[in-house]
Amino acid sequence: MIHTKGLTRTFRVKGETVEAVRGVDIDVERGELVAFLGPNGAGKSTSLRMLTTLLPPTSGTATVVGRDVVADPAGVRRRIGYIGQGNGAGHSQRVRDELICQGRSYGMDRTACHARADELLDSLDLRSLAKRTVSNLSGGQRRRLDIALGLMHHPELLFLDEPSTGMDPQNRANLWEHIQQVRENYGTTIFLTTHYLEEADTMAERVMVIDHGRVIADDTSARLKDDLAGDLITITVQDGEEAAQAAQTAERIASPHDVTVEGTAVRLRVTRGEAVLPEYLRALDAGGLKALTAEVRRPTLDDVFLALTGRSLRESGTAEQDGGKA
Ligand SMILES: Nc1ncnc2c1ncn2[C@@H]1O[C@H](COP(=O)(O)OP(=O)(O)OP(=O)(O)O)[C@@H](O)[C@H]1O
Repeated sequence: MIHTKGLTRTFRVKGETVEAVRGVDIDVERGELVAFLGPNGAGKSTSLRMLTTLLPPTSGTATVVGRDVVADPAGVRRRIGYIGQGNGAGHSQRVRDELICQGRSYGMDRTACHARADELLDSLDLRSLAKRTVSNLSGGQRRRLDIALGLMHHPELLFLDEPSTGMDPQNRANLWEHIQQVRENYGTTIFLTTHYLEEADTMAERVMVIDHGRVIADDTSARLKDDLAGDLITITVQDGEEAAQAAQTAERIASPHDVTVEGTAVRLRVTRGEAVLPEYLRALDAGGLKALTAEVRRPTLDDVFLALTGRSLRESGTAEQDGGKA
């Protein structure tokens, strides 16, 4: 569905070269739902704009639904749906008419447009809003209409740029239900960008992480977490001296990815934390150290990003899990 090789885009800004996307290789197969995740300025939108033919690459190649983005941009556009950021505000058309207009602009005949509009009104829960003026819709309703508009011409592949940014958690959950349903009903391949770690984690089956214009990780969320981050064990002890000893014990028994001491707390990253923790507690006990508290936490995608880059995605200017765009 999407195949890129060395996809690159640079910009000249005030005599300086900005390397927005640096040699990205992407392979997405039919039916996949992929989340493209990264901090502000990582290169997500630029990549998406190249894949949707809105921006020519500086170098490299990209084939989207079997068509080359440079040699056959019209062929790509006919086969994809693209839902960009933000709403085109101020539409005075009614919802159903807007859908029909969109279909007509893709060359669909009148009958096909009416049938498709009705089908999408039902599947995106817009039926009761069919006669409403677009400019009067709520943010969540408008986003569902955007998706319906993007699907009018039966695209095999749908690109969504930050589909849920700025929505409250309830509307986001609702939007996701609809995205999943689109996938089930139409088998559409979906490639979306998001800032929301939690969302990428739970909703997408595959996560591609981009940073400074390069893809730095690409796998299922579960595998990324197991392979790159590991479980986080935190114990607390009486004082700093004991914490230093407890850290040494950890290094000895658990072959952790890393051990840190902060005040009376010792943190270590390990694979299979639930098995390591009892062993660690026994080793501490044998050394005359008593843990006051102990916990194991499964890693998050932010831990993965931290392991890969030494930075937190949130500190890199990314929105909080349930907040708005930073
Ligand atoms: N038209 C442009 N002219 C100059 N620089 C640009 C242009 N578009 C993007 N950039 C730069 O390219 C880099 C990547 O930007 P891009 O918008 O692709 O990032 P992003 O990951 O989508 O970020 P965000 O999450 O903030 O939307 C940034 O440094 C940005 O400033």
